[in-house]
Amino acid sequence: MTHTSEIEQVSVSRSFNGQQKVFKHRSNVLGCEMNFGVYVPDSVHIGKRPALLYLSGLTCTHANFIEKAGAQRFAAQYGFIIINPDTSPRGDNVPDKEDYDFGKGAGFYLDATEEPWAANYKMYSYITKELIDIVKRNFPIDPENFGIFGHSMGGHGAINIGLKHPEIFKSISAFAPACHPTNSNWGRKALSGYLGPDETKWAQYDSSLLAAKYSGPKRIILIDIGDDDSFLKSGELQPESLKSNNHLEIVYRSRAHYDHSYYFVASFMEEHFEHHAKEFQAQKLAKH
Ligand SMILES: N[C@@H](CCC(=O)N[C@@H](CSC=O)C(=O)NCC(=O)O)C(=O)O
Repeated sequence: MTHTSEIEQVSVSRSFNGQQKVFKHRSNVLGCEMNFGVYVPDSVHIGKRPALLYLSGLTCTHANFIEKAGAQRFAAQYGFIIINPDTSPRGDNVPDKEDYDFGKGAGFYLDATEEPWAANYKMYSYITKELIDIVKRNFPIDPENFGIFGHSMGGHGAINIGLKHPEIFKSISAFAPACHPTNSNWGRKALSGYLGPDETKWAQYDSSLLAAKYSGPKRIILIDIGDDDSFLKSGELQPESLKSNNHLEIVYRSRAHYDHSYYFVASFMEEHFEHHAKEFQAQKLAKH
């Protein structure tokens, strides 16, 4: 497969029936160099493939998902391309804070408006405009079968972006997502720091508030959370605030004895592939 010169391959490793690759590129939106992972199943030889975009949680780079989630086996089996970006802008010129839940590794998939963050912390635009266009140009992605999923802060990003962009993402799921950031410690710290004190500006990045108003094409959102998840217990996730309506069905599975880690994510990865495949199939049948 050939790529445009806008991305440069950093590594490639054979994994199941496909290749796990890492690319780097210059992001104009973020003003820095970024890495992202792409799993390419061998079945790309038959033509365009369904794809999933995965958003990681706090402290992650592109590497955590690739190394710990165990997604390659299922991506090969289902013939899905998987794209997984980093969680924030990177590099020496990007401002940071010595906190695990703010700054580098904690971009919250929003567009910051406060200084000094506004120049680089534009993960929402990076994902929805720049990265999507880049991967569509460089990989044989079927745009009618493109889904989004994520973990924790990345689950917040996946639900938020998926609900705002049903024209791009046809299916949504999340592992232990932060569902109500306007009302949690992580969320209030990030939203006030990146967007300023006016709470009316925060609502655009709150999945529970967006879900309550959602009137787009029908979506079923699969959510898995372990009942031994320390962040569930400390109120960072608040899945009960994310409610179904006529356009949205929330399928919430509480998993006994699982925590917040990638051991939990990997345990239910196959079921998320199954969910996205079913959503793609249901939408195809609805069209005919
Ligand atoms: N205090 C911890 C918190 C970091 C952490 O648990 N990060 C999770 C995501 S939490 C929500 O977004 C994670 O995915 N970590 C990476 C991993 O590989 O497990 C700390 O600073 O370690």
